[in-house]
Amino acid sequence: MRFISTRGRAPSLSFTDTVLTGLATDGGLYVPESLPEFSAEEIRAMAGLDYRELAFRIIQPFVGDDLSDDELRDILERSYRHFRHSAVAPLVQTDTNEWILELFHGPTLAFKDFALQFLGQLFDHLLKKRGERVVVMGATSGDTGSAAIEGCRHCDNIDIFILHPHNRVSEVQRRQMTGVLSDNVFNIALDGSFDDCQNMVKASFADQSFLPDGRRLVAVNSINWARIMAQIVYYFYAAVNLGAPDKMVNFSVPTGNFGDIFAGYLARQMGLPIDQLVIATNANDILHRCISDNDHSPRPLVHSLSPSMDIMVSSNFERLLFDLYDRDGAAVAELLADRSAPMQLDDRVLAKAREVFYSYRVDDQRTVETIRRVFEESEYLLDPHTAIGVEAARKVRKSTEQPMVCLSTAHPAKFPDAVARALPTREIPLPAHMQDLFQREERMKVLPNDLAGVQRFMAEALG
Ligand SMILES: Cc1ncc(COP(=O)(O)O)c(C=O)c1O
Ligand SMILES: N[C@@H](CCOP(=O)(O)O)C(=O)O
Repeated sequence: MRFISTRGRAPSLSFTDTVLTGLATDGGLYVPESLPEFSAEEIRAMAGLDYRELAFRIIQPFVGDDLSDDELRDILERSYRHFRHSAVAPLVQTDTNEWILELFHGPTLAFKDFALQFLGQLFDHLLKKRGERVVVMGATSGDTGSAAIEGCRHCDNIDIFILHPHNRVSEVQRRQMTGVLSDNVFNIALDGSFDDCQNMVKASFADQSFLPDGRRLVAVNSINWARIMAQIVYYFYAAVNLGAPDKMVNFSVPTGNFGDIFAGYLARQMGLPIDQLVIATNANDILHRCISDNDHSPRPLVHSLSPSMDIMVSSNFERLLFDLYDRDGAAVAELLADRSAPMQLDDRVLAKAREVFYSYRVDDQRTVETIRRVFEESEYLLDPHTAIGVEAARKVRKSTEQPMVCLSTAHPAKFPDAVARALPTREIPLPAHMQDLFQREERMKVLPNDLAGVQRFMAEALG
């Protein structure tokens, strides 16, 4: 399979080259030239499959001949062996046809592990094969960073640099990153927002001349196609276990960079019968405003109780626009020429988006109320991001006849302060493998919001 840029002017790439790159040379994001589609019969046959086998069936068509079946199976086996639940992504019922898809049983307690455990194994395999050493550079609002570090720390051919907004991630999230003291891991706490971190990463991919010895950058953020691809799997997994393809299924997704919900959109394009995809936002509601009022105008960032979603520039919205604008790269390039400017979608495009996307905004107060209410109703403890998805689902779902799956993107133990506001007396223990988290020595470099300074630090570290 070949992969093409959403801006239409970069050369197409193989699967391997797409994985080992970041942005396309024209500034766009890579997407597959065409999507594999599964028939109702094929989807029906997925019910009851082990998670790894299902992942193999979904991912193999994208990989094509770049990996043998045995190689891909081995990578998938290694990717999911450190998940603490035998189902990998278990479903828990919390109300009439309301289900929580628990995506936090991986090593760093967030949904990012699904793709980043896989990506780490994939990098290791491909780089060893090529005999190449690369520099991974990523931006995080809290969860991608630790999952990427956990996925890559054992890769001999990788040095990894993660930028996070200084003092804007939870203490658990920060320690999960800065407590890793491996020689190939570098944490940068940037005096800025996640959007600043992400801009720096994108600017560094565009001009990599600051790297020594002809080294090159590889992406771990969801600009990397493999991230999205691995996340498609759990939509199929949940849906077939709830009756698809013979039943329609709906998903509510706490949304920031639009990667997770975009994977759901692709699952639908690949044949999964999904009626509603709910974009659940916190007060940083640019995507909700876009879907509800055609108002995609950036506003100052608000620091919320769901910090991982404190994002104004959602990278993967570009991939959706490419599809909605009939894969017209020039139209996308024109629309996104200035991401800080307000954007309006054509009426036709907005109508197409609204066929499947619904949206809702949940502020901090409502987030806290939802954590409390759901706990009182069902003794189920939500993290603040998941609470936003649950509340949004309850507000916009069309009926309780069809299952509504709320993606639980993080374990509540990552956000004890937010949970304590809802349930002050409730203790949330960290899992056994993280019991010593608060005793671990930390290492990070605090840097001003200045691209040249960050690149200088990286070049010196790579020495
Ligand atoms: C816990 C959590 N929930 C939701 C999101 C939003 O996911 P996405 O950025 O893929 O929209 C993130 C970060 O991205 C996250 O870390
Ligand atoms: N919420 C994310 C932000 C980065 O998103 P990504 O999916 O593009 O890596 C985080 O936790 O870092």
